[in-house]
Amino acid sequence: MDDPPDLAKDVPASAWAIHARGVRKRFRGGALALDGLDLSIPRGGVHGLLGPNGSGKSTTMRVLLGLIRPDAGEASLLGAPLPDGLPRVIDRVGAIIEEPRFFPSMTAATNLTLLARAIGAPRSRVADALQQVGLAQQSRTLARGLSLGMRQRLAIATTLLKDPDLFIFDEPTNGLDPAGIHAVRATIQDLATRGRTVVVSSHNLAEVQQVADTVSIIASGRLVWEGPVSSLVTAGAGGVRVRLGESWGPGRPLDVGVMALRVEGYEVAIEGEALHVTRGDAKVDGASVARTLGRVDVWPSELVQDSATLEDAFLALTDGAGQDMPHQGGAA
Ligand SMILES: Nc1ncnc2c1ncn2[C@@H]1O[C@H](COP(=O)(O)OP(=O)(O)OP(=O)(O)O)[C@@H](O)[C@H]1O
Repeated sequence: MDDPPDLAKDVPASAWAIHARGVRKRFRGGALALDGLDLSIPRGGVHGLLGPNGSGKSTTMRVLLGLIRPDAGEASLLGAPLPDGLPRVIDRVGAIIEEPRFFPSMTAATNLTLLARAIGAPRSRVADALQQVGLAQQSRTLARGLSLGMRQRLAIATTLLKDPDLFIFDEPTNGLDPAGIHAVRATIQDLATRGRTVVVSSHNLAEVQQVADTVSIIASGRLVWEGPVSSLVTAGAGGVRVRLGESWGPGRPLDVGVMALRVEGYEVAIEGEALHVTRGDAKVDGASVARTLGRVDVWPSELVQDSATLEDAFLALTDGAGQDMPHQGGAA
């Protein structure tokens, strides 16, 4: 796996939506939730904060929003250093950290109107916010009559009342059915299309792969990889799988094709009726593989370029740490 590109190199903190260096947080009771976390989240687009359960995603978001004070390290939000600069920028940040509560016997629109009044946002934004999250039709539905997915979209609508530049959503699709996930994803993508920055935490890799432009992977409170999703999913994806079909069989020894490829410097693994052809970390060109095999009269029935999923990369980077917990011990 490639090292993470050093996105932060020579870039002033103000250029980032979120920037953090060496953030540490040990909770009373001993959990070291953040162990020198670095983050460089660019402005604009969707950024996935990804990590196994207990890796420190929620703690990171709480630190960034000033809800928890870190023990050490530096962080900035929209260029404002935390915690002192937070009041300057907090109105430009919309966040959902916990499941929001609504008045169950009031409509979606009334809930938003009350909130708009409480936070000093213009009432005129209520209809627009409902429209943006696809709840215009449900504006007169009582909150208790909304599905979980609709309530989550109403939660996103609350963050739109002030038209912020940066959104921070902790596990926004948690517990939603596929339709709800789709709707929330569409809302997030729409915000990014409008030039906003959306930071979404998740341990759902497929979800992040579909929605995020860039990703930070954290494990045990540390950054293990940061960069564009596209470079993460293509890292280590350079091989070619060759199906040999009918050209393979009695009288055609397996090693003819394998030998020809190895002589050309490829590594070859035999997987049933297929060969998996790699060349170190380099990307293997399928046409060259086909030519090499053709020279010894072996004709593949199918050639498929490997595509690593974010899940492959994630497991490799976190050592499959889905069950691991951060280091324990010591005092808060
Ligand atoms: N208030 C707290 N007091 C003590 N320990 C805490 C507290 N909040 C979090 N922790 C611990 O800190 C570590 C990181 O937790 P955190 O909630 O940030 O992880 P996470 O990546 O968001 O996990 P998940 O995906 O399960 O939500 C865990 O070991 C957790 O038990």
